[in-house]
Amino acid sequence: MSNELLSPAQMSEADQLTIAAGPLDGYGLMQRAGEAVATKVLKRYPAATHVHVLCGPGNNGGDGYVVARILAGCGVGTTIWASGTPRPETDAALAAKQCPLKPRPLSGFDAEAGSIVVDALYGAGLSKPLSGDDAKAVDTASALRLPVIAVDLPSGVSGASGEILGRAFRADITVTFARKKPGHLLLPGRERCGEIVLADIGIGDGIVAQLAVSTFENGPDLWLRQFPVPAVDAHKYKRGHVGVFSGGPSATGAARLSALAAARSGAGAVTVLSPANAMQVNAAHLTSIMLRKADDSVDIDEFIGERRPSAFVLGPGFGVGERTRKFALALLSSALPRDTRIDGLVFDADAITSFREAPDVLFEASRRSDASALVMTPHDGEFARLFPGIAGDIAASKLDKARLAAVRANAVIVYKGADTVIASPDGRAAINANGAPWLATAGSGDVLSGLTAGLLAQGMPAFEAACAAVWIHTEAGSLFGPGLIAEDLPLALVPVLRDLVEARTAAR
Ligand SMILES: NC(=O)C1=CN([C@@H]2O[C@H](COP(=O)(O)OP(=O)(O)OC[C@H]3O[C@@H](n4cnc5c(N)ncnc54)[C@H](O)[C@@H]3O)[C@@H](O)[C@H]2O)[C@@H](O)CC1
Ligand SMILES: [K+]
Repeated sequence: MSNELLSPAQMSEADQLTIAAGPLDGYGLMQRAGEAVATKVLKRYPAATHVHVLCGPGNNGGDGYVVARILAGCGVGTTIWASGTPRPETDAALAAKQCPLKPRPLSGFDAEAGSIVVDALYGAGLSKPLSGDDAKAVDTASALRLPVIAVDLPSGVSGASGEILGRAFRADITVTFARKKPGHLLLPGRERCGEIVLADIGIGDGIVAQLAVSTFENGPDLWLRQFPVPAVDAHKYKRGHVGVFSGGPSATGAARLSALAAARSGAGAVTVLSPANAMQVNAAHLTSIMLRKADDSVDIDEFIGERRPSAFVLGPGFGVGERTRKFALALLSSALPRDTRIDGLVFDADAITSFREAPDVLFEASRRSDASALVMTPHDGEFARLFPGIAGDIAASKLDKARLAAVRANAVIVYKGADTVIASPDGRAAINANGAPWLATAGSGDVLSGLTAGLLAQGMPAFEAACAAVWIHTEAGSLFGPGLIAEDLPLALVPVLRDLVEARTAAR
């Protein structure tokens, strides 16, 4: 798999393991890193009049000296601007020595129109905000609108968190090595990377396998094997039955969007569970989706006993308050009839906000629950309501926060946004980067929760179901593009689902 994301510490471990295994040493890895960047520069900017290589004091700068040597050797006009000098006896010092160009001090960095910049100031070793001449170089490159190729990461972007420390380059291309890092996918870092190119520098899959990586880029590689494809003899109830709770008479649309998405995902049956006073409104808008009254926990237990649903969605349009808390706790604690199993619960929106005063009550119930999996899908505001301590931790990245929350809540957390992070209580996490701005529209989250429940109902494990739902949802949004409203989304899922079923069938 090449969808693993390595933290800067893991990347350094991969370097060390590769060096220990031979035949490449640290300098050999640096050569290959520099070659990969120089090749990209030559290919992408064949008409560049001049290349300005900005070299920092560490190994990122070392890569820069290799790039400069190769480009100059190819007859490209090249200038090195150095921020400090590499420590003696390091790979970077050797790379600087092997480079015939005399570096100029970064403080004088200037460039002409038509030239390009190779940013090799800082990569994995960025340890503090960019300042002084480094920050000035960022401003100069930006003011001159020069194309920037970043080595490993745009300097100033944290590889671990995607945060910008002080200032950061806005790269057109970022060439990184072996595997991407979380900072390439998390915002705002992702926006600063431009096109991300992954270069093989000789760190093999076997080396990465030794790192026991638990962070991944979200995509079908991560969950296609568990993606449900109905058997030839599929019966509708074998394909899973999803119950979606509706709000009152003036708030029923969210549940129907969610129900439609659950149905499109392949669940064989979907029932909207409605308060008595909203039955007529719901009935007027439902055709293949079933409708049933659910005013209290007795109604829920009867539904479970009679219809054996496999997943539920609670929250969209449901209202914030005591009734929501009761329903959530009833679902988590319902004494299931023998031979009945609820594969998953999806709590979204109001089901999350309703526990803002007492989140531990929810977390405790989740810990004791028979239901096999709870998935919660908070956006920023909802996340802060349920996990105020974690949300306020300024040292933690979005990835860290989602992971901590998953453990705290004993639930799969889908921490939504343009860089949605999906985290499991077992420590696995995935970052979604096929983001689509078109999804920032009312009701889009309701579709996501229904889609997740639909996949859970078909037996997909919770982490994989949540990852798949997030990816499919964004992919559908991207394919549809401008003009998308949430009503379009259930149908927009179809071509994405078709491709996945074909890929899954082909892989069998
Ligand atoms: N053998 C290896 O370890 C390899 C490393 N590679 C390159 O090496 C990079 C990592 O190298 P390093 O660990 O040396 O780290 P960096 O080169 O990213 O930076 C480390 C140096 O910069 C200083 N520094 C960090 N942030 C600063 C700031 N904001 N202002 C001023 N000084 C700052 C540190 O004190 C340290 O001296 C990778 O990003 C990659 O480009 C590649 O050559 C592949 C092989
Ligand atoms: K860099």
